[in-house]
Parts: sequence; C-alpha cells; structure tokens
Amino acid sequence: MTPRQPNTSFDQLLSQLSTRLINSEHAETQTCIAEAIAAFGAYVDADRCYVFEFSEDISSMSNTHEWVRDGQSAHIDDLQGVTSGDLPYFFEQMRRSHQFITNDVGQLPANAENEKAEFQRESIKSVICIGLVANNKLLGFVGCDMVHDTYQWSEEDIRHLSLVANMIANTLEREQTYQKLIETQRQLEEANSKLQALATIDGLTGIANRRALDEALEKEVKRAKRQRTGIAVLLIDIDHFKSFNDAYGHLKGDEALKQVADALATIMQRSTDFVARYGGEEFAVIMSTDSAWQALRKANEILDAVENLDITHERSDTDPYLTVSIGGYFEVPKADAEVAGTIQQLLNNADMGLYQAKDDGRNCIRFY
Ligand SMILES: Nc1nc2c(ncn2[C@@H]2O[C@H](COP(=O)(O)OP(=O)(O)OP(=O)(O)O)[C@@H](O)[C@H]2O)c(=O)[nH]1
Repeated sequence: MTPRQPNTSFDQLLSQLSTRLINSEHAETQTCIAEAIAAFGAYVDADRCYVFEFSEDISSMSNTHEWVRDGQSAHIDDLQGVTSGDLPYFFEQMRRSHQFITNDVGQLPANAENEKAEFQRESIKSVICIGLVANNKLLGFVGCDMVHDTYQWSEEDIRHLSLVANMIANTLEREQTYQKLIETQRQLEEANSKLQALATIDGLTGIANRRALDEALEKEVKRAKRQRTGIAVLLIDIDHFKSFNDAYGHLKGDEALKQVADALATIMQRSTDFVARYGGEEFAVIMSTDSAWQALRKANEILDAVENLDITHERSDTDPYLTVSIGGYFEVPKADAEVAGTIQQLLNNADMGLYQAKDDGRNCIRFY
C-alpha cells in the first residue's frame, strides 16, 4: 500500500473530537476515544486500531479500546494484563522512545522473537504504536495494525496518530485526576461519617452519648409538638455503684455498665425509642408514646431486666444483686411550647422522679 496524501478533513474531524472531549462528561469520554480510534483506523485504511493502558510501573498493559474493520477478528479480550516478560522488546521500545513503528514485522530484530510470534498469532504485518504521554508520564499507547499487507507508515500517518495520542493522553490524565478526586471525596465522606459516629457514641457501652441524647431530645420534642403526641423520659441510675467499684474493681464496673446498656437497648427497640448514657452510671431513655402507662410498663421491664442480669453486689444496702432506680416523666408538649424549655422540663422532672426513687429505698420507679 502507498501512503495517502495529507488530509485536511481528518484534521477537522480530530479538532471536533478534541473539542467534544474537552467538554465531555465521564460517560461520553469513552465514546469519544472509541470514535477517535475508529476515525484514524478508517482514515489509514487499517484493520485494527486500539488503545492500551500501562500499569503504574509500566510492567504490564491492558487493551482498553479496540476498533476493528469488518471481517477482522477482535483481540481485546485476550490482551488483558500482558506483561513486560511476555513482550520485552516492545516494552523496552515504548519505555525508551514512546513509540513502536514497524512496516514489516518480518524485519524485526532477533531479540524481538516474542513480539514476532505474537504478531504472527494475530496475522499482523505492520504496526504503529504511539505513546500516550501526559505530564511526562507514559500512560499507554494508541496503535494500528495492518493485517493483509505490509504498509509503509508515512510522516503524515505518524503526525496524525500523534495528534490522536495527545488528545487521548490528556483525556486519560483528566479521567485519572477525576477518579482520584472521586476516591479522595469518598474517603473524606467515610472519615466524616466515622467521626460523626464517634462523636455521638459512648466509647465504653457503644450506645448513644449525651451529645446524641441532646440532639434526639430536640428532634423528639419537635415531633411531639407537630404530631400532638406525648413524650416520656426515663432516667436510670445504678444503685450503690461506688461500692460496686470498690468491691469488685473498676473493670468489673465497666463490664456491668455495658451489660446494663445492652439490656436497655434490647428493651427499647422501636424506631422512636432512644437510649443513651447520660452520665457515669446513669442512662436515659426517650420514648414517643401517648400514655404514661406505657412508659411505666417499659420502666418496669428495665427494672426487671437489670435484676435478671444477676450481677452480684454483696455490698449493696438494697439487694445482693445490681439494681437500678428509675425516675420518669411524661408530657404532651403544647404546640406553642418552647423546645429548649420543654427539654429542660422533661429532664428536670425525670430527675426529680429519680431523686424520689433513691429516697424511697432504690430499685424502684417514681414518676414525677
Ligand atoms: N467502672 C466505672 N465506674 C464509673 C464510671 N463512671 C462513673 N463511675 C462510678 O460511678 C460511681 C457513682 O457514684 P455515686 O454518684 O456516689 O453513686 P452511687 O454509689 O451509685 O450511689 P447511689 O446512686 O446513690 O445509689 C462513682 O464511683 C464513679 O467512679 C465508669 O465509666 N466506669
């Protein structure tokens, strides 16, 4: 075949494709690359035109885009993860000169026997590959095969394929930067949600902490006002916990706190229930409910559940087992009630109930 004459329409086509690529969204980018290699393939009357990307250290390459003339076989599937050990001469040429051009693969030097064998396997007679270089980094290459006859690659062909290569290299670089940005953004979001979770979870017991309780109270009070429903707060305090620590040690004390927290979380499972560690050995429960009786029933369940944990507490003046006292308060907030004031009232009154429960001998429930 003879080299063709300079072709201005190809330049125009490239210029159009490159304008589209510059303004393209991620999805369109791949189509544009496919169109660019198809345009070049058709222009030089090639049998196959393709893009390969190298691994970071240029030790392997994979075929990412392929255009084949009608009737020619596609090779993209069997050209994945090709290593420099498979084609050492080719990799060496690409690394050194960023191109690999041969008019007749039969004339390749003796040390290119692997390459010759591979080209013969694919029935290739002439090959041109131009490196995709962006920011001085070799990202891959764009290439063309002639299958039927050998072909004399012209200066014009090389210039055109270099233009295509330039365009694809810049696009790939932009895509890689975009992917890195997306990945960084994903990592940041993940770190943020972990931080958010850490900031609202009590490290020892794994249930919500005081900060999360404050947020939940605000949300629940607003909802109760909006929906005209009631809201109950229970404050649950472990009895004689100081003497428990003194008798069994701080670690056993920690273990007991975790067991009580687990028991609370097991009982309060509705989506509108909320359990938090309120202070050292004190827990809080928020319930959306229409009746104080329902709140009282839950408080009784909690009292029983803690007793049933059977945590020995020989030094307790109340019971030889770990027990809790519970203070409760129920209210249907008025539609015009001030949120902060309502929250304060819920907590203060539940606290008054707790104070009463302690005063009445502990291991009991008092509603204010
Ligand atoms: N092991 C352990 N102990 C804690 C933790 N936080 C608070 N405490 C202990 O809880 C105890 C609370 O003591 P007090 O406030 O005197 O209450 P109490 O002994 O339970 O007495 P009453 O509530 O009146 O029955 C203190 O000894 C604290 O050290 C914790 O995270 N781990």
